Amino acid sequence: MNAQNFADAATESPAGTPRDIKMVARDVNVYYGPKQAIKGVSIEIPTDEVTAFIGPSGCGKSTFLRTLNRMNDTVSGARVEGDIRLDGEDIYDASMDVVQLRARVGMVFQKPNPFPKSIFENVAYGPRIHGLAASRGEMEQIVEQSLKRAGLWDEVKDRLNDSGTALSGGQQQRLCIARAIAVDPEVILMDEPCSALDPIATAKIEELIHELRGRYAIAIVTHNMQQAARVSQRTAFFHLGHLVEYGDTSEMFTNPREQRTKDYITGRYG
Ligand SMILES: Nc1ncnc2c1ncn2[C@@H]1O[C@H](COP(=O)(O)OP(=O)(O)OP(=O)(O)O)[C@@H](O)[C@H]1O
Repeated sequence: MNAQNFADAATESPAGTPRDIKMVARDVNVYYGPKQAIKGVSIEIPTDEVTAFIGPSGCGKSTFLRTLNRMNDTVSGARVEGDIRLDGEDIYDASMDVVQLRARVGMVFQKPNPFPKSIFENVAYGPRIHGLAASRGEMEQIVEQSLKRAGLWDEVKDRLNDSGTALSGGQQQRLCIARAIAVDPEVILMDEPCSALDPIATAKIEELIHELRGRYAIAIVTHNMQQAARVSQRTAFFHLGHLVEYGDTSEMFTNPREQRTKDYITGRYG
């Protein structure tokens, strides 16, 4: 795809109206020591849509996702080059407060990882360290609203003091989503959020992603192409560290532009 086509594909909705863009990455390279895991990736993450990152194992999906909230800073030997902006702000600028950034760009991991604390405390922790509630009443409101948005309130409202780790896997993952929501993020990154869940819990998370769409920009890494087709409006196909193709999900699954994309979605490799 040439640069102009890339720009058109990235910034226009199917109806031809310009997309509202939340994050822009330009020419991003990521290295683990001498090994280059991401090679010159440029992409725009729209505000009101879900973007799926797909591609064979080891192609760099998770590595790239983690550049979007500087999670790679925590990996020794990892180095990121290029330009990544959130609402125009350079997230790798020395003046960027990384704790603040990770509240604005929240993350949900493959394996649900609630803190070994109560359900209430799991959700209240972030708002407390960010000073978002002036009183116990306000904190209770934030916790209730976050659990409601994460589709978990009805299941836990009578046992908010029980441990978060005692919930089922699917409930734990929704608790982690509530925890991300509680600090009022602009973007939610999800790294294979359903891979440890059974089909019913997976369906609930997918339903939830539909409900959260529009309120938060969402980027999700998934191995499951059916899931990408179900939950996303935009899909980015990665291969060997390159972004091979990026466009509307329905178009990519029915009429991929690149042979490598076609081979992947038709199951030739992966
Ligand atoms: N902490 C690390 N140290 C060194 N190399 C790493 C590290 N994390 C990932 N890599 C390498 O970077 C490349 C991209 O890995 P990444 O996990 O981003 O791929 P992925 O597409 O998300 O894979 P998967 O679908 O299997 O999770 C791989 O070759 C991987 O071995």
